[in-house]
Amino acid sequence: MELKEYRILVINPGSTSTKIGVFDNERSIFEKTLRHDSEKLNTYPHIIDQYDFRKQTILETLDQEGINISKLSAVCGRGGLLRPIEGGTYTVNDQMIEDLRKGFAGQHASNLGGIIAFEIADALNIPAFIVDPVVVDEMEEIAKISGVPSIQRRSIFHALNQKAVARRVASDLNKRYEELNLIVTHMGGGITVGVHRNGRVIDVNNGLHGDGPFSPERAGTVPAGDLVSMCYSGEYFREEMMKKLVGQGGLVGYLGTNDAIKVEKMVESGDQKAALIYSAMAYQIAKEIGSASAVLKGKVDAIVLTGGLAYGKKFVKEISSYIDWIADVLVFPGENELQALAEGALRVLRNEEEAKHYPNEKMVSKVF
Ligand SMILES: Nc1ncnc2c1ncn2[C@@H]1O[C@H](COP(=O)(O)OP(=O)(O)OP(=O)(O)O)[C@@H](O)[C@H]1O
Ligand SMILES: CCCC(=O)O
Repeated sequence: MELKEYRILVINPGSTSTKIGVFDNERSIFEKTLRHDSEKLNTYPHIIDQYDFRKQTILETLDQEGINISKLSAVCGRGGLLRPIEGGTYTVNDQMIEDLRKGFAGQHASNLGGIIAFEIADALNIPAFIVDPVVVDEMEEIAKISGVPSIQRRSIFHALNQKAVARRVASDLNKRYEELNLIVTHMGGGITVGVHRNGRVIDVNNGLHGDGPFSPERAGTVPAGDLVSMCYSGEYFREEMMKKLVGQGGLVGYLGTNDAIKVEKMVESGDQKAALIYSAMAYQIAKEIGSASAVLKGKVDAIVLTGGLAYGKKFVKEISSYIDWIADVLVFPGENELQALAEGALRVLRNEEEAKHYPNEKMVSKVF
């Protein structure tokens, strides 16, 4: 039987760019990174205000490339800081749009993904989806306990890429994702280490608001008492403190750049501070992987390293030297988020999976 062909537009808004792709079934026929000038973006007070500008840029690009959007079957965007939900493909609905607009759990460029997907799809009378947004929450109750009753650990991570890479590993190993125990480490601007037990991410560090390893631009876990003292020192505004954690933490804080390629060059030229900081990032990532292996009681089928930093061969070797006794270390540099968005939409269009409804009433999230 001939497979029906679906054409899907996928949209992945990042802090400085919007990545778009057009797929005929699983096959990419067009991909482009639309870079946005920071001066232009800074003219908008809030990320959400960039909506119209980004949407128009996408439509103009498709038009220039001769892609007729009336032939699309669906539009799929990277979803944002929504209410906690389980992984999967979700139909964009009014409640989701409202939460994305107001930034239910904060402001993030990916909040624009679902909104733009919806607006384009609505005008064409076709479905709009989001897949595995950053708030996918499959964490066990025990993992949410922080130590301060009014603070709950939260699941905010690179769910889209982590799940896509995990499925790819499963297929390479001729197993189902649900049969495997994996530790998936996404190492990009932010770094998240996910404990994937039988197809669910039962524990993960919050990669946005401070826990886990430090990253190219984020602080990760810092000594809490010292942080409180800094907050009340009278020297900093709230926004300045937040920036120390996200944006100006990690490599940016110590070395003035979020570019690991530049840091590698500094190390090669004999810069000892750069060598120490870069090694410390590898060390912290390895420690997080070690604690993830404890969550799995040592039953780990593979450790997976992915994201931009995974291109750094020496960096990967350094991390591996701490943890390769736990399980095989598989390396998938970069991210495959556009493909993952297209495949998530396809699973629903082909009725292999039912689109999930947002918000998902099955989610139980207790705060004690
Ligand atoms: N060939 C390379 N060798 C070493 N590091 C690299 C290489 N290519 C990219 N990187 C580094 O990877 C980091 C960016 O990773 P990535 O592109 O996955 O992040 P992002 O998409 O901006 O953020 P996130 O993945 O957190 O959403 C940067 O520090 C960049 O310098
Ligand atoms: C951790 C969520 C994705 C990001 O790094 O912004």
